[in-house]
Amino acid sequence: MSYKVGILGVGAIGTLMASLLYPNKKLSLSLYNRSPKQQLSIFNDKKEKKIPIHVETSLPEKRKLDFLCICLKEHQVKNAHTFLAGLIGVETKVIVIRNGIHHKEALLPYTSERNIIEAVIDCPVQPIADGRYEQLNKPVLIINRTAFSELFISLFSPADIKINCILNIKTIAWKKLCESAALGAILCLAGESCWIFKDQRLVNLHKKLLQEGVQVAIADGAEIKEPIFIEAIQKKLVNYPPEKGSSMLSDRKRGAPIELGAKNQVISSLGKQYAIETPIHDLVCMLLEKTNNNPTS
Ligand SMILES: NC(=O)C1=CN([C@@H]2O[C@H](COP(=O)(O)OP(=O)(O)OC[C@H]3O[C@@H](n4cnc5c(N)ncnc54)[C@H](OP(=O)(O)O)[C@@H]3O)[C@@H](O)[C@H]2O)C=CC1
Ligand SMILES: CC(C)(CO)C(=O)C(=O)O
Repeated sequence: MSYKVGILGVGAIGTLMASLLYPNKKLSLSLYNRSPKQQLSIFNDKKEKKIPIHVETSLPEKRKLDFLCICLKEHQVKNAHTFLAGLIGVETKVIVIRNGIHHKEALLPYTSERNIIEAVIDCPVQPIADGRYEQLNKPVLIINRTAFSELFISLFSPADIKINCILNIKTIAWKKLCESAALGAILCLAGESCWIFKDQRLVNLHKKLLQEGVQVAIADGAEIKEPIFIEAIQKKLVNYPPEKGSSMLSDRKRGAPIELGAKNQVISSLGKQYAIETPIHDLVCMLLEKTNNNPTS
């Protein structure tokens, strides 16, 4: 059986997914993106993997896909209507990979809940040039269990990616949100990569941001053991290579909208709903909202 698999959003994570699926000759892979790509490749372990597939930027007619992997940021989904309507058929299984929570909601106008897999990925990927990316780790993808999650997992080589299938992704999504919102905010505001965490004051600030996030996550029903989680994330932080960035920093550097709504803003606004103070996330939002809405750019 040959599956038709599409990737919508061929940026950092979309390119990573394409590099993992492209070697599987039992599937036919199509790539869809807002802007054209002249080239597509990803560096890992000092090797450059090229993905010689044309990236489609329009959809003249509907396609019947078996799987669609959506690798868009939350705020990008609303402008992707033509792709979503044209690529998601009644039988299409949809995998949504992004940071943040509530992955399914924006997709419900296009398909039923049982056809959606929510997914969180742990694998820093950063741009080197247009269409060329660098992958820093072996990816770990965590997906929620559905009737078709094993079939989805079988599309990948276990040597290239670890995929964990779990019953409820809520806690994992919250943990990843706390992590990416804390790291992303600091790097984005400083405009610098992880070398800045040589300064203990910034490690302390990172801890405070994590603590605020975790308090809100717990109030929202996530099951997180705060001290153990914070210690693990901070250990990861101080071991990052100095040149490691974050997707929020990458967006800031190229003048693209920063993924604030799905990250620091959701922590701030749910904090208010649960009467939990989040002063540092509030400050981050106040500043980065201006970056996102700069009338002179
Ligand atoms: N990068 C990382 O290290 C990690 C990222 N994540 C998360 O993964 C998600 C995706 O992030 P990332 O891959 O970094 O983001 P990118 O900005 O690198 O990629 C998004 C891609 O989507 C495309 N796109 C945007 N709008 C549309 C549209 N309307 N129709 C079609 N294509 C569109 C963009 O096209 P264009 O070329 O026009 O901009 C871009 O290629 C985010 O939630 C992020 O937080 C999670 C873990 C690590
Ligand atoms: C956790 C982090 C910061 C890893 O790169 C991330 O998910 C992102 O860049 O969005």
